[in-house]
Amino acid sequence: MDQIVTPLRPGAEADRFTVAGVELSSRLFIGTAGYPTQAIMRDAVAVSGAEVVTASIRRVSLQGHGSDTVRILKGKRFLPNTAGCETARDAIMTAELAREALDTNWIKVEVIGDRETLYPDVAELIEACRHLVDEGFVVLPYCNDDPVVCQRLEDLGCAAIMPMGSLIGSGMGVANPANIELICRRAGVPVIVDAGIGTASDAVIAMELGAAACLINTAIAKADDPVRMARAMGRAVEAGRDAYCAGRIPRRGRADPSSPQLGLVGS
Ligand SMILES: CC(=O)[C@@H](O)[C@H](O)COP(=O)(O)O
Repeated sequence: MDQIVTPLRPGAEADRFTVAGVELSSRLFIGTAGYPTQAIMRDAVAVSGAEVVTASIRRVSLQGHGSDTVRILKGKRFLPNTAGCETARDAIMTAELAREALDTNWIKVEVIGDRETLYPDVAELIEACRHLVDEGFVVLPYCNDDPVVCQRLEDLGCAAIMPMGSLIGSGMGVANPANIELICRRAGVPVIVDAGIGTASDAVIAMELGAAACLINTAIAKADDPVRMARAMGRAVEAGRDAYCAGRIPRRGRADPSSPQLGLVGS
């Protein structure tokens, strides 16, 4: 029997995802913190299909390339992050250390302004990003879901912007879909929804709103079965992207029969 092949719309196959000119094979960025074991983390990363993995520079030992996380994720694109930094100065120093130790000029910049909510300190974040862009880093800032802040970060040369879905580790999903949609519509650089994704449907929603990618850690690491959740997240990100590119039908406030109404038996 002939195989049935459903063709994609023309152009769909050309849906490339690039950050700073580098083409990436997956729209899922995955975090490496908080897994029950290193082996589970390694397997979760593998089945997720993610190419970019992020880890905090304070957690990863910077003793050369021998640290466990870096070693077991060999072959992945490493995105060090400045989690835990509270000032521009700390974030800049951490980024410089990471560049030297890990041989990458990519950096996810987090500057936290409030320990309870882990909300970014916008003033310090902008200062850190400006400095790091000037130093030649590829800068991906974790930021508020605020269109003005996102625009400022793009204008100063960030390679992507990473607005929060909701609070880090909260699993609350996309708290402010209208803002995320607006940010995605306006941005001239990739928008990577970062933090708060709780399950696969949250990732689908973020992607359907127009995000170029999602960064997910806690929902995978703390799931009952992290490896299975990692696979679900990889698929969710793809499904959401496909749905976004395919174009959803408009919402209507009335029924519209999907089958023809003519020639009904008995009519
Ligand atoms: C690992 C990392 O970069 C986190 O700081 C990030 O913000 C992920 O958030 P979740 O853990 O909520 O997915």
